[in-house]
Parts: sequence; C-alpha cells; structure tokens
Amino acid sequence: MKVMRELDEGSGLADPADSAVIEVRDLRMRYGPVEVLQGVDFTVRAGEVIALLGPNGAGKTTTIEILEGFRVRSGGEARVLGTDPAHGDERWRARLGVVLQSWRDHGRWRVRHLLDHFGRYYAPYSDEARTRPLPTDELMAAVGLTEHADKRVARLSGGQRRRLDVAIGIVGRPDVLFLDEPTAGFDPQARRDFHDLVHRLSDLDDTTILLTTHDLDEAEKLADRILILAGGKIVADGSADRLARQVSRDAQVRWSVGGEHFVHATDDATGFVRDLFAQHGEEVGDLEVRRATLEDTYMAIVRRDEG
Ligand SMILES: Nc1ncnc2c1ncn2[C@@H]1O[C@H](COP(=O)(O)OP(=O)(O)OP(=O)(O)O)[C@@H](O)[C@H]1O
Repeated sequence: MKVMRELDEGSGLADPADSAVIEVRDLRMRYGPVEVLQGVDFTVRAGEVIALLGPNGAGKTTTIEILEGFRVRSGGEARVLGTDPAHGDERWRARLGVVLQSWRDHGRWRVRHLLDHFGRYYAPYSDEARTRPLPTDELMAAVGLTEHADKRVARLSGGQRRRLDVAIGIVGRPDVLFLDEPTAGFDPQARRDFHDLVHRLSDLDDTTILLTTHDLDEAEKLADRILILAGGKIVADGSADRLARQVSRDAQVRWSVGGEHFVHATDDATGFVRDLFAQHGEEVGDLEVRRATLEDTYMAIVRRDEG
C-alpha cells in the first residue's frame, strides 16, 4: 500500500512550532476479529478544514468517534487539542463541536428552546478567545432555521433536522468541529448555505474542521486538505489539486477540425494547444482542456489500493 504525502503540505510529523490540533499515530481499532483501522496517521493544524474520504465501511466514523472520545481505540496514539480523547474532561469536551451521522432525540422540544438549552452548557467555558455560546438568534440565522424557531423538532423535515444538528454542533463556538456527513439530505441551497457557514467558521473563528463526506464536489470546495482512508490506512493526504497531479500529470485535450472530433492526453496542455492553433488556426473548434476531477483521482487511488 502506497501512501502519498505532500512534503510541504502535511508531512505527517508535527512541527512543534506549528500548532497541531489533531494528531493521530498508528491508530488501530478492532471490532472482534476485524481490524478496521490498521495504523492510521495524520495531523491537522489549527484552522485547517480537512475532508476524510473513503469507501463505505472504511472506518471514517470510527476514526471521528475515537477523536471525539465516544469510542475507545484498540491501539496507537491520538491527541485532540493536546489531550488524549479517551481521557478528555468537560473543559476539553466544551471546546469540541460534534455533528454525528444520525441523532434522533428531543422531538418534543422547540428549536429555539433546544438551542438555548444546549448553549447554556457552554457558558461556563467562555474564555478571552471565545465567548460561549453563540447567541441563539445568530445561530438560527447562520443555519437557516430562523423561520422554524418555534417548531417542534419532530415536525422538522430531514434537511431542517440536519441543519439543527449542525447548529447543535457549533452552538458552543468550538475550537475543533467534527462533522460526520453533515450535508446528507440537504437540498442544493442548504448545501451551499452550509458551505458558506464552514468558510465563515474557518475564516472568522479559526475553527479547525474535520468532516467526512461522500460528495467529492463538496470535499473539493471545502477542504484545504483531503485524506483518503482505505484498507485501514490513510492512503492519500494532500490538496485535491496535488492529489490529482500525483495520480496523473496528464490533461485531456478535446477539439474538432473540419467536423471531425479528436482527443489527446498530454502533460503540457498549453504547449499542445499552442501547436494545435499554429497548425490549424481558425479551423480548431470545440476546444476543451480537462484535468482529472477529484472523483477520477479518488477512484484511481482507491482502486489502486484495492488492487
Ligand atoms: N460497534 C461496532 N461493532 C462492530 N463493527 C462495527 C461497529 N461499528 C462499526 N463497525 C464496522 O466497522 C467498519 C467501519 O465502520 P465505519 O462506520 O467507521 O465506516 P465508515 O467509513 O464511516 O462507513 P460509511 O461511509 O458507510 O459511513 C464497518 O465494517 C462496520 O460494519
């Protein structure tokens, strides 16, 4: 199994001068005879947005839940905000925001009251850097729930319910936010609003965010860095662009001349197109230059790993 890493974007070894918020070394998790995590390594620095990708059953939720302190690992090391998640106290927990994959509870509560209620838990944990919690009205506006403030939770639609999950995840203005498939069930507008929210949290509040998603377009839009978990290990770690170039440096050029269509793969698309115009001038039509999408890259990495 080959691990691709970017030397300049995440060597895996934390530079002490660099504030590593999440550190995972040789993380292992065994369910009965099956070792789902077989030595997972990665580092997340303050303010980074990381997308953890991988096939169904790869162990993404398991990894996140270990980091949240909800599951006890079988082996290896993990640190979140300098603390071993297996021994995190309430003060540590108050600095985390968690959006689980599925959470169905508090159906009789009204949205505003539920958020007020959760918010109160965080108030004693305010510090100079962060006033906790986020004011409920601001929070509801941020996730698009203002008009549903007085609805009972049980009456919300699936997508509205998911927005509430996100609101509960950020009510305490977390330093670190874990999001497990946050946009599952979102319509395109809700998805876009959520992406804006993630950018705001990252840019304005310097929140460190680790999210899982199966939406590769979303991963590309949101993440500074992408981690791919497959076969129990991190098999790729880097920006979408860098990973694409590691899988293939080639771009695909498509064009037509005199009604006939052509396609050519090249690692020098600019030079190729220049030559094309030098040769055919205005006869060139339908020109398209396409690099590997994150989906192409992801499929290539996961297939190679399975192979
Ligand atoms: N409590 C458990 N007991 C036994 N096996 C479990 C338990 N939780 C998860 N598993 C198994 O561990 C593997 C990893 O599960 P996990 O939910 O972490 O994967 P995932 O990458 O999040 O998958 P998905 O993309 O489908 O959400 C799966 O094979 C799952 O069946």
